[in-house]
Amino acid sequence: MKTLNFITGNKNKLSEVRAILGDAVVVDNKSVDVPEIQGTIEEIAKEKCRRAADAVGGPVLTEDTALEFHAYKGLPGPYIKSFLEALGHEGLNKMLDSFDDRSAEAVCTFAFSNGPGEEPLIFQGRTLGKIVPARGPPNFGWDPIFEYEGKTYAEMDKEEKNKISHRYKALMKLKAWLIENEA
Ligand SMILES: O=c1nc[nH]c2c1ncn2[C@H]1C[C@H](O)[C@@H](COP(=O)(O)OP(=O)(O)OP(=O)(O)O)O1
Ligand SMILES: [Mg+2]
Repeated sequence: MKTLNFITGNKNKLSEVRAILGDAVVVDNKSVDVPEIQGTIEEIAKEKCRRAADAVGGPVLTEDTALEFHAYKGLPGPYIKSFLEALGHEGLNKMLDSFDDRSAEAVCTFAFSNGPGEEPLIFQGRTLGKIVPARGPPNFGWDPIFEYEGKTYAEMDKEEKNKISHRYKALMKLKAWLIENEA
C-alpha cells in the first residue's frame, strides 16, 4: 500500500487528508518548519515541497492553501494565513465592505516530490464561495466566513465539507495519479 509522508504543521489539514483518502493510502505526518516564499500559488507550493524534500531527505507531500478574493484580483491568495492572523474573521469581512463582489475561491495545492532534486508535481482543487460574517464553530482557520451554497464550511459536518471542498478536489487528482502510477 502506498504511504505518503505529508509534511504539515496543521492538524486540521492532516485529519481532512486522512478522512478524504480513507483506507487507500497511509498518510504519515511530520511537522517540519519549512520557510514559505512569496510568488504565485504554484511557485510557493513547489518551493515549499522542494524544501521539505531537502529537510526530510526523501519523498514528501506538502500542501498550500490560498483564499482568493475576486474583488482583490486574487489576494490575499497564498498570504491568507498572515491576513487571518492580523485581521481575524471580522477584518477579512471588512476588507470587502466597500465592494459589491464578496466572492472568493478556496484553492488547495498539493505538491509531491520523490526526494531532493526531484521536480514537484502539482495537484490543485478550487471551490467557489463567498465571504460572510462568521457562522459556525471556529475550529479551522477561515471556515466560519467561507460560505458555499448557503452554508459556511464551519456549519457543515466534516463529511459534507470533505465532499465539496477545495482539498477534496485536489486530493481526487492526487489519488488518480497515485492509481495510474502504482500499476
Ligand atoms: O480548509 C480550510 N478551511 C479554513 N482554513 C484553512 C483551510 N485550509 C487551510 N486553512 C488556513 C490555515 C492557514 O491559516 C491558511 C493556509 O496557510 P498554509 O501555509 O497553507 O497552512 P499552515 O501554515 O497552517 O500549514 P502548513 O504547515 O501545511 O503550511 O489557511
Ligand atoms: Mg504554512
